Amino acid sequence: MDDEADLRELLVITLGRMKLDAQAVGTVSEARRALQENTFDLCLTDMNLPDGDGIELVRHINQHIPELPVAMITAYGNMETATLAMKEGAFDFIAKPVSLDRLRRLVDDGLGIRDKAPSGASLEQLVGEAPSMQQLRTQIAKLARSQAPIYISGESGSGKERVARLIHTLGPRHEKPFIAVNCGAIPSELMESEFFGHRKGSFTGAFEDRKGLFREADDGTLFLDEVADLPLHMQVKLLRAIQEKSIRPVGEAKEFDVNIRIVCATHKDLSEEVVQGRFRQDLYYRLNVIETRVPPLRERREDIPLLVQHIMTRLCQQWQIDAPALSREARDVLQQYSFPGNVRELENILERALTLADGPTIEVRHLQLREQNETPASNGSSREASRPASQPLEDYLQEIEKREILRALDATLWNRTAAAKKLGMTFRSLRYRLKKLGLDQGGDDDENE
Ligand SMILES: Nc1ncnc2c1ncn2[C@@H]1O[C@H](COP(=O)(O)OP(=O)(O)OP(=O)(O)O)[C@@H](O)[C@H]1O
Repeated sequence: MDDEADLRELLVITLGRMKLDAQAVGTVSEARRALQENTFDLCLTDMNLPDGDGIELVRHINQHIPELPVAMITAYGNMETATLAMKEGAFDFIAKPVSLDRLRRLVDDGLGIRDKAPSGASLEQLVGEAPSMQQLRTQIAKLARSQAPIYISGESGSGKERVARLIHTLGPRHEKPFIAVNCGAIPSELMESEFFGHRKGSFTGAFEDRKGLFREADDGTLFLDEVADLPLHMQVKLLRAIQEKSIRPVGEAKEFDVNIRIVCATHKDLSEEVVQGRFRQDLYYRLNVIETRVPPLRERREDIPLLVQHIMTRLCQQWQIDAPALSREARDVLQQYSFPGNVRELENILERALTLADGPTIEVRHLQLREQNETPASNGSSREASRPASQPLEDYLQEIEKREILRALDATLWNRTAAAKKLGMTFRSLRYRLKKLGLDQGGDDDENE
């Protein structure tokens, strides 16, 4: 549907070569009529039409034929229209002059939304029955069909990456790569080459050609985690790559087309970063076409028992052990806890508790919650300092030993030499204790004494 007869004709011929039947019309009202009379698999619309605009048509389709994928043809460089169309439900856009190669990809993507075999992924992988989580699942199902850039906000460990993966695996790109990159973890000077690749010899250390994350994610999804940490010079380059849908590797003269869907996330407040001048506003608008928020765990406490069960089952299967029960007090304490680290923290708590509890029951003391440790008991000593009457001294001491060793290992990222130092013992002595306590994971990775 286009106001320019030439472009319409070109589209019909190209689609015909792709063995697709196409019907072309020149106005919004003709389009509406055609949509009423026939069933289509895909709709392409221009923005400016004699009797209205393409956005109207996108809205109409989204409302009345939501299963029909629709894409917008935009004037070159007009990202506002493209963004608006996607906000209104278009699955993608294509800029004029229409490149035939891009058109083919767009049409393949659009038809794939209906035709691609399901991936077997399921929304149930996002555990949670709180109303906010149910809404999130409904939104994910919708977003999976679109190609629109998505910005996922939410606290650390709340499940942003899990949401991004689901959007990918439930969508038509699920057979293509999902590439996750933590923007805060790449040194600034290497970023351009990490993202866009480089030619061999283009700088010191570039010993061979490198494809770069954008081209690795071609036809798939690129997940930019901690996007607020992108340095400003990379923000400019990312903006360009999104607008042009093409990239140029470092030291390369050619541009390469890329067809990727961008999903990004950060635990920071991105709009605040814009206000503070640390994040470009134009890039913010491109990335944040659709925003979705993952709520922190303390805002959906009803999900804690479900998640505990889900995580315990997974861990016990992994470790091939019978799942211990949680004592009533342990459950209550978890239910009250604030979970600053969200679901990831819950996973860590349960994993540690499984290690600490030898018996069939996980008790409060095995949970080691931060708030508990920070609250000194009234007599001045911490809670963990009193031995439950029913527990033999030997077991109690072993538990403390285990706990302290695990703490030191955690703090040193499991560098056993450093942990031994922290604990004031020799490496050999630590190794002996790890064996004795069943914490030995094999391999003398950091020292050969
Ligand atoms: N609703 C959920 N159901 C099951 N597992 C979950 C859920 N939410 C999060 N998880 C698990 O919790 C852990 C943390 O989730 P994820 O990595 O997605 O969080 P994140 O918000 O991306 O964290 P960060 O901000 O640190 O990157 C992962 O192991 C993930 O699988």
